[in-house]
Amino acid sequence: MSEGIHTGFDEQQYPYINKGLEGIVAFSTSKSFIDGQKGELIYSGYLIDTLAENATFEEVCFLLWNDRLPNAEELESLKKLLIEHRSLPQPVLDYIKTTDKSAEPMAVLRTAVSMLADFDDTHGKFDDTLFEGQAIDITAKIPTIIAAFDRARKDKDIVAPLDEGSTAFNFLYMLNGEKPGEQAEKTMDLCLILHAEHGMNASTFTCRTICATQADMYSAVTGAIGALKGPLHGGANTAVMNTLLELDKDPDTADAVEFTKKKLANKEKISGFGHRVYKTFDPRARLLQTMSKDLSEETGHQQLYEWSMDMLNTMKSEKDIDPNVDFFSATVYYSIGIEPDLYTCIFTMSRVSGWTGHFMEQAANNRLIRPRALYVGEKGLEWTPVEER
Ligand SMILES: CC(=O)SCCNC(=O)CCNC(=O)[C@H](O)C(C)(C)COP(=O)(O)OP(=O)(O)OC[C@H]1O[C@@H](n2cnc3c(N)ncnc32)[C@H](O)[C@@H]1OP(=O)(O)O
Ligand SMILES: O=C([O-])CC(=O)C(=O)O
Repeated sequence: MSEGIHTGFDEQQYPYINKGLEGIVAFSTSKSFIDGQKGELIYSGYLIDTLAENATFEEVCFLLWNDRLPNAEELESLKKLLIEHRSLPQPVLDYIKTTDKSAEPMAVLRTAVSMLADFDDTHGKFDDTLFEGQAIDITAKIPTIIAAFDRARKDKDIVAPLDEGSTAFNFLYMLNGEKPGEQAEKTMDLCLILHAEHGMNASTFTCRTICATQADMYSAVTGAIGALKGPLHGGANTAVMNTLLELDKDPDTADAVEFTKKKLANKEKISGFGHRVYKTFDPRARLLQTMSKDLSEETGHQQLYEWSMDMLNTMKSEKDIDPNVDFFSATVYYSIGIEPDLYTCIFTMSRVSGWTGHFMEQAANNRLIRPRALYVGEKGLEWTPVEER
């Protein structure tokens, strides 16, 4: 930190300042409802468990963009459009092939999504008749960007998207170069459903703030990707896996209980636990926990699941803190063979549906988002020429 940087204010002296905007209601939305005490999540009227059991990711996209489920014809039409928009413009592919192979996947994704605006027919024009088409374009292309970069950095040929199949199926095909089995597709689709929408989280707030200036949807999604990348938000899933892999370096002596206690004693945060809204088990984490347990057993990664449970029980007994969505998604992705540093990109692949739904909602009832800050600096200083400082 630079010398002299302002690090905060006296919270006793200024009780009206809400650091972190906790509990502030700044928008109305029909996209999702969260009951943080009960551990309940609803997307546009439907309980997350109902959607997990019955929906496909494409149906959830339609739901978040239109506040209702599609009929059969509308769903077919959306799937067709998503397929038609999968291919990347050549300059975006060229960027992916030539960027630094050690770049962070989320950084590459952020840059590539930003570039897409230049090649969209509408150039991201701020016009409510164009928003759904722009949302389809971005949602369709994000999986192609992620898979292309992962292959390019491994010196593998980039696999062109299929002109059939679900988002989940096509993504796994482009990533691995072979068509996935039914179970892998189902697992991926369920993960996409579970991560699609979550109220006024930091990345959605970012998206709405950018939308409120009447900038374009590509800018809003680019900004939201930047917000999701951080380890306090979507980046936590990669951090969880890195923790488990650290334990796995020496499995015979690894002790996840002691590891967790030590971190807590050092006042360190444990990734994958805690939440601003949920004060109980995140309902998405419950669904992911079941998947993680089953998949870990099937793929011989039981030890990772057992360490996860040791961490979970220790966090509960020591701090009464429950896991969030990022905790068990890590082992689910690991069990289906996905590289840990891609996990937040996969979160993005799904959350883009919620972001763009919120963009449309914000644009339909817009006001510039512009809070205030308390000035705590000095005033009236005399100017000192640079050579005299
Ligand atoms: C998709 C998502 O974004 S889900 C969240 C993903 N993020 C993570 O998993 C990162 C780890 N978790 C955290 O950092 C936090 O729980 C957050 C950022 C998610 C929520 O933060 P906030 O609502 O601001 O809570 P805050 O950080 O003030 O924590 C409140 C108290 O709980 C403790 N706490 C919260 N989360 C954790 C954690 N993961 N590990 C240890 N202690 C924690 C804090 O230390 C603090 O304790 P104190 O009052 O004794 O100082
Ligand atoms: O709601 C939040 O603050 C974080 C979260 O769980 C999400 O974005 O899915």
